Amino acid sequence: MSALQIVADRNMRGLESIFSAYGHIHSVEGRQLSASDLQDADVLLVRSVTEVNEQLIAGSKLRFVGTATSGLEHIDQNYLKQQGIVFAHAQGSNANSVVEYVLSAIAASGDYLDCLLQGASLGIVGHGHVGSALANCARALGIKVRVFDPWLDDVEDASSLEQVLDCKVISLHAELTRRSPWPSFHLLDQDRLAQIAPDALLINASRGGVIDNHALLQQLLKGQGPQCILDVWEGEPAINADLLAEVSFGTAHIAGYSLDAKLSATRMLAQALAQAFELPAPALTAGADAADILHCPAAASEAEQLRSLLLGRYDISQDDAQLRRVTANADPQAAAQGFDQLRRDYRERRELRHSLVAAEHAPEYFQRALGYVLAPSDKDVSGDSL
Ligand SMILES: NC(=O)C1=CN([C@@H]2O[C@H](COP(=O)(O)OP(=O)(O)OC[C@H]3O[C@@H](n4cnc5c(N)ncnc54)[C@H](O)[C@@H]3O)[C@@H](O)[C@H]2O)C=CC1
Ligand SMILES: O=C(O)C(=O)[C@H](O)COP(=O)(O)O
Repeated sequence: MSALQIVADRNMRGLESIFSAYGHIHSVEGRQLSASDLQDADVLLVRSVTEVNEQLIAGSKLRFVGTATSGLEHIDQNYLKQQGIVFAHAQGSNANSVVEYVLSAIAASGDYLDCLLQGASLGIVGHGHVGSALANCARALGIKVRVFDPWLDDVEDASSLEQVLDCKVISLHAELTRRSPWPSFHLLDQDRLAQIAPDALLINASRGGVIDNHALLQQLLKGQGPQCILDVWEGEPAINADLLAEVSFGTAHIAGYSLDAKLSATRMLAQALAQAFELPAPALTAGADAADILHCPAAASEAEQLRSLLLGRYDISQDDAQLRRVTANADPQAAAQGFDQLRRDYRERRELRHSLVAAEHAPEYFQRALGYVLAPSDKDVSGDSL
């Protein structure tokens, strides 16, 4: 078979190292990708910023489309099916990255982590890859969980939306859909937002449109809470500066942006491509070195110990400060460019899961919940060498 012509978003991590074995790669800016880029393409690889529909791909000879994302609302899957184009996604690749973002965000917000560990409930909307991973991790930390996902049967801790909105911390992980009978678009509208207690913490790392951003801003401007952490915004990359000013942490849609997650997404697409074209599978480990060891000293309480572990690996205040910096005093166009630039140039953030952690004082259930590997303590190492 002759080499495949692969058109890909240039912001896909590991693109060259993982895909060059399969053909010629033409990398392009995802937001600017147009039909003229696809004239000779067999394969198209995108991220969430490229709408893949009839307008983009009609008349092309594409045989495979892959998106390195979990959210799929930018893909017209019916059209791809009609055209006989194989479609692949990367659902699950970034679930743990989002889980760690959410837990760290909670840990960085006043005493919410302490409240959860002392019996307050975590409400989760959406029980897909991210929502279920968050629920499992929270339960393993001893946190009470309530879950709302009306599309699914047999969800552990299934609750009504009202019960979830009554929780101390609420985290949104629904896909963005307008499908009846349970659309998630503007699921949190003015009325639903008003049901949330003023002292609750609301986190959105799903899609901006799951919350009516205008209604949220009006409520926050009235000083009626809740405390908010937004990773996703209506109208990205042009975000509402007034809303950013009202939230406690705001980030540039990077919850799923750990290096581990990005490489895993690229590998998942390569595996699907190899299967579709009957080519050799990609190397499963291609991509990253092991993360640096995380040193986590003993702390006064379990909550403090957990906070220090979570923030030691990922501190949301850094991403929040960068978003405020690139948008401060910027005209809307420059602010939108700044938002995209933060995403494009995102640092190599590593996950706690699978990384070596020197935290001999942390309770064992932290390790089981978060999936890190306990590094041998200095004591063990010196003992071994005797
Ligand atoms: N901020 C970020 O960096 C990231 C954002 N995402 C977003 O988070 C979403 C969830 O990710 P995954 O769990 O991997 O997707 P998924 O497709 O596995 O799960 C989505 C879940 O949402 C549920 N859902 C749909 N409508 C709902 C409604 N009205 N109320 C409650 N639940 C509803 C579905 O039944 C499904 O279980 C993605 O669709 C994507 O938009 C995902 C990864 C990273
Ligand atoms: O997987 C998703 O869905 C996401 O939102 C990811 O963070 C992907 O973001 P993009 O880099 O594709 O915009």
